[in-house]
Amino acid sequence: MYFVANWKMYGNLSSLNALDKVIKFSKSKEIRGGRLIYCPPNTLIGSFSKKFKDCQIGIGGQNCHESQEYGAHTGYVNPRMLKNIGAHFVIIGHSENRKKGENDRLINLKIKSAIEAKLKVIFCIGETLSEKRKKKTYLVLSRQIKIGLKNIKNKSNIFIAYEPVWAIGSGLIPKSQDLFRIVEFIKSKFKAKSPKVLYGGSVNPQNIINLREINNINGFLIGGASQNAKKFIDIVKKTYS
Ligand SMILES: O=C[C@H](O)COP(=O)(O)O
Repeated sequence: MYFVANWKMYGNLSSLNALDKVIKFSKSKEIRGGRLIYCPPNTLIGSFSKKFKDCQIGIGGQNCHESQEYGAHTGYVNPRMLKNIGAHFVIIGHSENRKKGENDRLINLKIKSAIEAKLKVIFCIGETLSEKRKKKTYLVLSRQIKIGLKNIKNKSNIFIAYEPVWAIGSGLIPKSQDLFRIVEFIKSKFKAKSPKVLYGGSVNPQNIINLREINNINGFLIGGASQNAKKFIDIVKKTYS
């Protein structure tokens, strides 16, 4: 199981101290089969990389530019720059960026570029509340997958993170039965080997008890709760207890 901590626009150098607990946990037997990945803001990727140098914790960026090259793109970093500073993963297509205008075609270019730079991609998809109410969830997910992964033959480095927009930061999670069906649906979209599918949206140490029962989920993309080392560790422990 994968446990991806998306710190969003939180954290500074003093946040590194709390990671000692997580490093210790990652080296203990309690980690069981858990694979931990931290996606801090770009300002902290280099420091995380140094901090995690002797352990198995992965590091990722939260977004990247679609170009492989250096260029006049104020405020952006390309996938090679992420790779160069120590990232192994990158989140692409997060709804917080889709809301700001990233569309499926741009997301497709970013994914291609990240794969070319040999990063693993955590590709986020999910419906809004209004799409859910109009019963368009499956339609939206199909479109996001179809365009987002267009002309990408080798999908072995792609994880899908299903994040219903209405569940992010709201304390709400989908009904177990719905979530199981949606994950099956996502996996069915892939002819050859299906990708790992993560769930994201208000995952916390309480609701993980229900989420862990959904046996087609391969891990979790965790926002708010991941900023607290104890909560993050608790989520992993409870997944296996
Ligand atoms: O990337 C993480 C998701 O947006 C979930 O965030 P959340 O756990 O704070 O709801």
